[in-house]
Amino acid sequence: MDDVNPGQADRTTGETVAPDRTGGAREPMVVIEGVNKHFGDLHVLQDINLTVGKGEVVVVLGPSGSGKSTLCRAINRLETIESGTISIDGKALPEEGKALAQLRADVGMVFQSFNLFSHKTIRENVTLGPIKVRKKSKAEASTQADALLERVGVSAQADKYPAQLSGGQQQRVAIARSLAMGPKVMLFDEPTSALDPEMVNEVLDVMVGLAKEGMTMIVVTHEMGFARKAADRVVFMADGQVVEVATPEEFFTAPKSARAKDFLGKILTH
Ligand SMILES: Nc1ncnc2c1ncn2[C@@H]1O[C@H](COP(=O)(O)OP(=O)(O)OP(=O)(O)O)[C@@H](O)[C@H]1O
Repeated sequence: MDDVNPGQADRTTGETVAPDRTGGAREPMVVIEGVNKHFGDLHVLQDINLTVGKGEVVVVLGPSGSGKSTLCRAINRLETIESGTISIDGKALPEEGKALAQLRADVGMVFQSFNLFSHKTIRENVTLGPIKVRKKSKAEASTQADALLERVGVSAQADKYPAQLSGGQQQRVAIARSLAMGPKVMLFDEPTSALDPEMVNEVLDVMVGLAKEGMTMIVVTHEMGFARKAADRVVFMADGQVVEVATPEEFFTAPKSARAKDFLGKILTH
């Protein structure tokens, strides 16, 4: 039994979340308790417990098929769960309906595939949600979109269509689109995996900027440089379980579980 942290995110440190960068305590933002899910016979999420604090950046690492994406999608109710609870800023995730749409607006999600609306301009992609869900006026949403597009470095593309942009630019638009909803937490599910290598850093730089500004982030990625640089804590998953939770320094220099050692041995030697 090599699990350092079977199912309970805070047993290693005794803290439910990492302290903030001044050493202060954080309020919980995302609380995941006793979450289970199966796909047929596969127990893909096994009694997952994890608390992510406000402004905390948690990077989820683990071998392919360990349940990282499923966990991310469950936090946004894109996947149902069989048992357990997930709450965002003190509110339990509702099952469906208007309340779910509102709560989802608080949880931005950026996927591997950018999922932009192909027949809408870049600016329209960013204004749509704020107008429909946040009930902003068109003018207000447009001003905000232009500021966000500037922030992620694609303002010159505002009147173009997604297919006219590079993958890295499209992914930065996807981030701007999520930010336009004023999310309380951002989920990133392998946001750079579909990008050509030269575009990876332009997206990671935007994410590092967000982390520095205090956005609460849960990031599933294979980018170890990002994990080292930006994560407050690393959550290592294997076979549907949270196996280890540690600071990046602890995780990369002295992983405690055999499965994490094996994982790091495989990825860091290539
Ligand atoms: N909709 C589904 N139906 C059935 N099985 C699924 C479904 N989605 C995922 N799985 C299975 O659940 C397991 C966990 O998948 P998941 O995508 O969460 O893993 P992951 O850790 O994110 O992997 P990767 O790093 O390869 O993206 C895998 O074995 C996968 O094949």
